[in-house]
Amino acid sequence: MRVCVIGTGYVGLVTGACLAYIGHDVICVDNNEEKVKLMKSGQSPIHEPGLPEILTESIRQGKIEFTTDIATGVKHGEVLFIAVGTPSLADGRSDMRYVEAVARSIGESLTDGYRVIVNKSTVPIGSGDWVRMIVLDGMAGQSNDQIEFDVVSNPEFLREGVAVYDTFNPDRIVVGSDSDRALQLMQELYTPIIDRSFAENKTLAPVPVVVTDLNSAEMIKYAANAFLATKISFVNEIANICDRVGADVKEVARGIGLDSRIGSKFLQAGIGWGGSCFGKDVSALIYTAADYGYSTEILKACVRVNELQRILVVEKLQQALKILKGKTIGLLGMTFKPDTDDMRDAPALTLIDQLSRLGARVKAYDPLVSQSGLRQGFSNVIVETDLERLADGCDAVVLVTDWQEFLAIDYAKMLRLMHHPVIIDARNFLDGKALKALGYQYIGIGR
Ligand SMILES: NC(=O)c1ccc[n+]([C@@H]2O[C@H](COP(=O)([O-])OP(=O)(O)OC[C@H]3O[C@@H](n4cnc5c(N)ncnc54)[C@H](O)[C@@H]3O)[C@@H](O)[C@H]2O)c1
Ligand SMILES: O=c1ccn([C@@H]2O[C@H](COP(=O)(O)OP(=O)(O)O[C@H]3O[C@H](CO)[C@@H](O)[C@H](O)[C@H]3O)[C@@H](O)[C@H]2O)c(=O)[nH]1
Repeated sequence: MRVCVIGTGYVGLVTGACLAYIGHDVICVDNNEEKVKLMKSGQSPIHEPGLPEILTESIRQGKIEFTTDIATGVKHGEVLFIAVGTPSLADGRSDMRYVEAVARSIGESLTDGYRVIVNKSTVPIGSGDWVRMIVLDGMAGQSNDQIEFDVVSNPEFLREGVAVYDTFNPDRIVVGSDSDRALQLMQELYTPIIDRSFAENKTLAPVPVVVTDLNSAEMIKYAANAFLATKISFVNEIANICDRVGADVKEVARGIGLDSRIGSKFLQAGIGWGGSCFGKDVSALIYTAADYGYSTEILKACVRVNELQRILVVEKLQQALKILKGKTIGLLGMTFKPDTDDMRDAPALTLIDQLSRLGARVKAYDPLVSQSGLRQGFSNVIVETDLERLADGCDAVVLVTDWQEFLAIDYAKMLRLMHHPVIIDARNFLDGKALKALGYQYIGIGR
């Protein structure tokens, strides 16, 4: 099938590349010229394991092209994905200006035939009908009887760092629409994924497809993220009780996670959740509920617990070192999770901000973040290029991101370079016993 994906970020580029890889003819559109230039040369502008390989192969097969010209993409695609960002506004609502601009441009570019316009971006409930209206608005002045389209909600559930795997091995595909014609095209589009042709385990049952109305599909996306974020805030709250009563939250998580009604995933206590989605999507859901006169008590608590969890790490540093003014703190990891270069709403940013406010000197090391990669104006952290430079003179080190390679650090050598032997394991990731044996004051979360 002919597909157009508009917006080539973590979602759009992975979606476009994976659809090309399974045989569709894809044009990806982005208004960022630098990105398009890079992708045309076969390079990925984002770090996502497996993406460069499928991108190279799809380009080699002539299955994927890149352009800044939306009209070219719209003319090409039977299915048009909108995959631009929907970041939070200051009050928590979603900023829909990028979706609006794209929907209008689609309307202006439609010339003939039938199109399925797919909301892949996470958009507030009711956006399907709103997008339909904007597209019609964009079409104003055209002779419309040659043009037909339907709007479909097809929310995305991929996780950064494993986005390609998740795209080929989804737990479910959700499609919201009231048009049989659109649903049939969506079914055809995803058949190679539904039938597990590209799955890691090809013997699994077909991927469940949830066909529903537009509003429910949009709500499913928010409810999924809100539930996952709440599960993490819940286990963090349990960790904080563990800290006080002398229990180990890792043991507790194992013990409750074996109950199949609870499940063992997303029970890792630590510094709390970050990233581009949980914070913005939970806020947007809180805002939507308020718009309809409902106050979301659990969701507000989920956000509050997460804010406190980040501060808790600063409090643990204060307990260990007393005055932080003039102390040097080293951060192991900066991205919001491992295997990504994404720093959006990363807990490390809160730590840098809080610690520097308290007069500490903050250094950091991350396998994928450089000083020049930090957003402008973020000058109160020194990004070191290696671990020795990070450890040198530190009064404490905080493990912020659970990068696999941090398990292999020579912690004895690190200790010799440090000023004080304090290590805060903000992900409960390291071997506390071994570190204590080396002479560290090891401090985890809820253990
Ligand atoms: N990042 C994730 O893990 C994830 C997972 C599921 C859903 N989502 C949702 O998917 C959407 C996209 O998220 P993302 O992380 O990929 O965003 P992103 O910021 O990484 O990418 C958005 C892209 O859209 C481009 N763009 C903006 N306006 C444009 C326009 N008018 N025309 C063409 N291109 C334009 C930008 O240049 C950018 O490359 C969001 O709604 C997000 O909530 C994200
Ligand atoms: O037990 C856990 C699991 C995760 N995290 C943290 O939670 C955040 C989010 O992690 P994860 O969900 O793996 O990453 P994302 O890439 O943000 O993916 C989430 O957000 C996406 C965007 O909406 C959705 O598509 C995914 O389904 C959803 O998992 C990260 O900071 C993790 O460190 C924990 O603290 N404890």
